Amino acid sequence: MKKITIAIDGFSSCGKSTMAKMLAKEVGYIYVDTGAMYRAVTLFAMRNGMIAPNGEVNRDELKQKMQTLRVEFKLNEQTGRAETYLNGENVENEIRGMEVSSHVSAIAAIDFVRTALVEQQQRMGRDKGIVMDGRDIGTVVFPDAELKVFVTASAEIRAQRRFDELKGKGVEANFDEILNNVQQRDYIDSHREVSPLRKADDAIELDNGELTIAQQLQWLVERFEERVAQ
Ligand SMILES: Nc1ncnc2c1ncn2[C@@H]1O[C@H](COP(=O)(O)OP(=O)(O)OP(=O)(O)O)[C@@H](O)[C@H]1O
Ligand SMILES: Nc1ccn([C@@H]2O[C@H](COP(=O)(O)O)[C@@H](O)[C@H]2O)c(=O)n1
Repeated sequence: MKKITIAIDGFSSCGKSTMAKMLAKEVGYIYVDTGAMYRAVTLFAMRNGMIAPNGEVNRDELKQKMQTLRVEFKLNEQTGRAETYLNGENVENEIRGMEVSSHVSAIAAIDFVRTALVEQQQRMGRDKGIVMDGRDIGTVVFPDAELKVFVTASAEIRAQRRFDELKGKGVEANFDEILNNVQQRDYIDSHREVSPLRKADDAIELDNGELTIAQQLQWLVERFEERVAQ
């Protein structure tokens, strides 16, 4: 069967990675979570004092240090899931916290950060057979992807899902803080100058606000089967 490239973009916490991961597993493709890469760069900047208390980023210092920064994914044999490594250290849990979430969109708006990560993402997808999720996959990273999906749901539904997820993990969570973060990231991601979040003209839009996880997977598998048959 021919291998294709699948780009899944959309707003924060709408279920992109859930869909992408499940499809990749179902069809035996590689899955790449590009948000994790921007989060790892953000953690690096935070740890190295490059983000001031007012949120301002020391771009010159980050630019200088970008070459020393290595973001990789490694399979956790126990969970069967890929985890994010920053310069050899497993940072999978740390990059998901609210502190990284509150700075990541500012870091992701920086041109040289995007150039470096997009190059790496394009290398990962060179041989196709990949499902990649993010904000600019269908527009910038793989504009020729055979299947592009743009996922939406209301900010309240998305925040509620994230809130439920954190509660389920026993993590202290505040709904209003999560909603505020989701809305803020959507705004910055959609309004930045470089590669703003937008639906590619040839992407299929999916509002999954009323869908279950099983229903959205079924929808995606059907779209995949249509594309590989073409
Ligand atoms: N259709 C759905 N119904 C209910 N919950 C869902 C659905 N799809 C995903 N979820 C849940 O919503 C939460 C966010 O999903 P996920 O992490 O896949 O979103 P995302 O778009 O990749 O987020 P981010 O942009 O922050 O990386 C998770 O807890 C996931 O299990
Ligand atoms: N292709 C991408 C992916 C992500 N971003 C930025 O990273 C943030 C975190 O992404 P999550 O998918 O983990 O929520 C996101 O809010 C964007 O600012 C990006 O710019 N491009």
